[in-house]
Amino acid sequence: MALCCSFAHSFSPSKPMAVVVNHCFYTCSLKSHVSPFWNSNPSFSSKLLSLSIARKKPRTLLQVRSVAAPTEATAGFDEMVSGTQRKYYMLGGKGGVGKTSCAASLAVKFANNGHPTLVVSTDPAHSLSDSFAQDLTGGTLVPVEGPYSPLFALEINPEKAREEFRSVSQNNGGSGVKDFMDGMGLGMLAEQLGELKLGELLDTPPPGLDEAIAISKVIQFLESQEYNMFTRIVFDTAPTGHTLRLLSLPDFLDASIGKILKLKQKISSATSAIKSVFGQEENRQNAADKLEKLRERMIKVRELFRDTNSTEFVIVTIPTVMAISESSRLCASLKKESVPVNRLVVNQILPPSASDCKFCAMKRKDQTRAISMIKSDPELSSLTMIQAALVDVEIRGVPALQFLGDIVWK
Ligand SMILES: Nc1ncnc2c1ncn2[C@@H]1O[C@H](COP(=O)(O)OP(=O)(O)OP(=O)(O)O)[C@@H](O)[C@H]1O
Repeated sequence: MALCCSFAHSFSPSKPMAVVVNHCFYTCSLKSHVSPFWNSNPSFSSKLLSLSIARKKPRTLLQVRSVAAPTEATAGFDEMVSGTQRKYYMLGGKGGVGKTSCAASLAVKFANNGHPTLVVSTDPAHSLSDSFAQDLTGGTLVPVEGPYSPLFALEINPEKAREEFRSVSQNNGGSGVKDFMDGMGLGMLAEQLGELKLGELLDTPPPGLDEAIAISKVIQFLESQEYNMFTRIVFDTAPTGHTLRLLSLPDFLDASIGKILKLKQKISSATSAIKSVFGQEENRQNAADKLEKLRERMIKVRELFRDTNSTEFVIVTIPTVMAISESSRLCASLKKESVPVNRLVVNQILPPSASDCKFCAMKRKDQTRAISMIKSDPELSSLTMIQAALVDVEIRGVPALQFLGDIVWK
């Protein structure tokens, strides 16, 4: 049986294709596979082209018809977009389910609806650049071309930052570390940890350090003038495990800071030689004050992420048993951490088709079963479910993200 794959921009609707990649569908006519969309939209690429031309006119964009499966969302995009006070949306879930695509499309949609928007990736394996088809690396704000209102992207690379930090500390025997840490918004921490040879510590980084660097950036922009303009901030988070560590980080740092202070006290009272390294009692008190300030900043972030008025965590999943089981665990952890979570995006649902393709019929049945699992899941059933169709083209670039945004965020 030949394999076919639905890349609308690269071949005609009725032509099967012989490219072997994972997630390809067994032979079925593309025309019937995507029939509701395809029949009324002869060319997806021409649709993208018209979106591209119209992208400075958001009102026109909103009128474009989409291929979305019926949505069950009750509190929809109107509620997300209303108000000019700053709101944070964190999108998370299992790897590969479409977190980045959904986060980027939400950011584009906010920007097209008048909100100066920032989209931040805290996933060490960034794909924001790929999603926007634009180089967003570098750890600074990068403007995204296209949307009606300003849209900026920021990719934070905690692992790279840790590597840079390690090489700075090794090359300079510790000097320069503070400058670097200052740049990461962790200056105070560097000062206090300098004596504890952080460079060595980084050879065996404690769990949560990468997230510490990511969250320190978050603190930086919360306090900086440069970021004041943004009324919507969308986070494309790392897969589930990282996200939970990020959320519990303030507690982790709190505990770590406590341990460091205790360690200092212990050592300095044990030997006078080390006492001279750590400084006099007055200095120690100063250090304790600074660390206490850092702890307070972390508490501020923790509170912000739990503020139902400003923050929402949106779980993204796909209709498979494995993804839904993980989403259920994530939801339970978020609720335990008191992080507001109201919406569940079920992405990549096979659209209906008139074809008799057995593979698609089986897949659809499987997906329907998985969706019914959500409805009876004790954690997920209370969330507003947003169903988003699997589209027949890779979501890359602002016009494609606008297209996806109109499917998902209604
Ligand atoms: N609704 C959809 N229809 C078709 N393709 C989609 C859809 N949503 C996402 N994709 C595609 O699926 C792939 C993975 O999406 P994406 O990178 O957004 O997932 P992710 O959850 O952020 O992945 P990772 O965990 O690796 O960061 C991409 O190629 C994207 O274009």
